[in-house]
Amino acid sequence: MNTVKTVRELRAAVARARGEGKRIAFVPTMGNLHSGHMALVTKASQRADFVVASIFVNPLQFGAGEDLDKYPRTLAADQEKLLQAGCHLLFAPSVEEMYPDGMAGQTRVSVPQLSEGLCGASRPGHFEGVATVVSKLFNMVQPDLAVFGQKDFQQLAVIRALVHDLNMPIQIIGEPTVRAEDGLALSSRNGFLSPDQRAVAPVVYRVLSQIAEAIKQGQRDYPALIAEQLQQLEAAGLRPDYLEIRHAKTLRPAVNEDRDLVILVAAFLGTTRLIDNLHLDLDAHA
Ligand SMILES: Nc1ncnc2c1ncn2[C@@H]1O[C@H](COP(=O)(O)OP(=O)(O)OP(=O)(O)O)[C@@H](O)[C@H]1O
Ligand SMILES: CC(C)(CO)[C@@H](O)C(=O)[O-]
Ligand code: BAL
Repeated sequence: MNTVKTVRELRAAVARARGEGKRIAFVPTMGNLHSGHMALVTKASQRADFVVASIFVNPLQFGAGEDLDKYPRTLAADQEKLLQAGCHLLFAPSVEEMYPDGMAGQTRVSVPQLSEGLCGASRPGHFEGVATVVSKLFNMVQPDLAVFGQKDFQQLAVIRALVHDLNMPIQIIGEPTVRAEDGLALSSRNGFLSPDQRAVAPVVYRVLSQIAEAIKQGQRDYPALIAEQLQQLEAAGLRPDYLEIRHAKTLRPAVNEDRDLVILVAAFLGTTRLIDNLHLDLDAHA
């Protein structure tokens, strides 16, 4: 596996693969790779002949006071994992390579509606930063397909809309969330948790599962369900940011008639913000 740091080298390597008639898959990440990322690379290698991954901690998607500076950067270990998972090319650019003219005057891509609410409400500008960097990366790599995790459910919806609305000929694949045995969704930010915090963190997925189970049993008083489970989070020592039941495609608040639901949560454990979600298609369980 080759690692390149410039757009010029990236384009040359991808052009060589294209010249050999290869189908190109792309997996964008922020590094500090775990088994969740590896599932994306494995899916990419099943669907394409040449897998490109990127590692870039994108300052444009972090708000003031967020964890940009302390976000874990572990390039050597990440390279080893990507190699094992069947990645062919790693693009690991610097901030200057991605934003050579600085970020203030950078053209932005914004996806209205889907970017509002949920993580968009508590992280203003976050999805504009994501949509902008993903658009740039897509234009640099020009893949046939790209793989993203369902763990970042709203991000996946934003990216699907972006590709559709801007007529990008890229197939977007969403991969199921990889979890620890106790249910906690794998995330680079889990590394910030103390052992005590890590022990209580699975409550996040338990809360989602309990809501899903109640809905499957016919419970339709969503405000009551949410209030009850918010208490569970607080009792476990978390500070909920949001816990919501939404329509899985549009992300608008769910009404009782909706069958395709997603339950989404964000909660702080100390200073670490954990997110998770559970997709519940009632017709699939009928
Ligand atoms: N547990 C997981 N299962 C499947 N995909 C995942 C998982 N965690 C992250 N991903 C996906 O990996 C890609 C890169 O995400 P990122 O590098 O931000 O990892 P992360 O572990 O989610 O880190 P963070 O702590 O920043 O949320 C995204 O498409 C994301 O949805
Ligand atoms: C898609 C992404 C790599 C864009 O910076 C990031 O938001 C992430 O890791 O999910
Ligand atoms: N995994 C989403 C990227 C972020 O939290 O900034």
